[in-house]
Amino acid sequence: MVNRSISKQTLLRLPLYLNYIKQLGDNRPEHISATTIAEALRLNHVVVRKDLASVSSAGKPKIGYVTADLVKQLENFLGYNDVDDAIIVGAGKLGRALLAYNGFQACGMNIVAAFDIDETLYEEDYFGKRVLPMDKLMDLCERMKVRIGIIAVPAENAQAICNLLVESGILAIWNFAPVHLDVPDDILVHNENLAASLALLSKQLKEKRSAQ
Ligand SMILES: NC(=O)c1ccc[n+]([C@@H]2O[C@H](COP(=O)([O-])OP(=O)(O)OC[C@H]3O[C@@H](n4cnc5c(N)ncnc54)[C@H](O)[C@@H]3O)[C@@H](O)[C@H]2O)c1
Repeated sequence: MVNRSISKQTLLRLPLYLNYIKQLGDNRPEHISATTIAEALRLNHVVVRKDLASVSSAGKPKIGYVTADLVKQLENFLGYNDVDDAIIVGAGKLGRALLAYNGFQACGMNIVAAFDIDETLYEEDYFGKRVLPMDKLMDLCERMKVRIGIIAVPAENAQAICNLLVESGILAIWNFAPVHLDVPDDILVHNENLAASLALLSKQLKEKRSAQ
């Protein structure tokens, strides 16, 4: 029986395992073990074994998993096969970079459009996507049943945008603005902060230097 309630840390590692297996391409072995993945990613093999066991019960001692099956199980578990539509609010430097990235679809998210108050952005296509005026947001979300909203506006405008997204039927918010958002209990918010990752990297670098 596979454990469906897993820790956030495990959830964050699963895409790494999937990426690793996928990037093996034609060199992908028929079977793959937790130890192989752990060694390749320089992780603790006990951790990897436990993580994989929470996704699949098909691992065999000394053999590992059928690689193709494990890929499917990881993709299913991560929801990569159920693609949800998303919109971005704020089509500035960050918003357009997110629009440009075509890897989200493979991770279960299809960005259908961006919205912005800057009229100069409405003329062109950006990477095959349109930037639309704000007064079209609610209608599009309701019509297309969009459930994910990405906030990429300046911090001072983020709460107002968040409120509008909630009013438009958005259930999950990926927030890039450096601000705490007040949302109703049933709305999911994930705050993305590159500075936090950088702080971790800097701290590790400092520790490494002082150990030398
Ligand atoms: N989380 C991170 O690691 C990270 C990284 C980069 C940027 N950011 C944040 O992302 C946000 C955007 O950064 P950027 O560099 O793209 O800024 P930017 O100034 O290039 O873009 C902001 C865009 O938002 C639009 N906008 C402003 N108010 C709006 C409103 N009320 N409704 C709709 N659109 C509105 C502007 O017209 C502009 O196009 C900022 O809050 C920034 O701090 C976060």
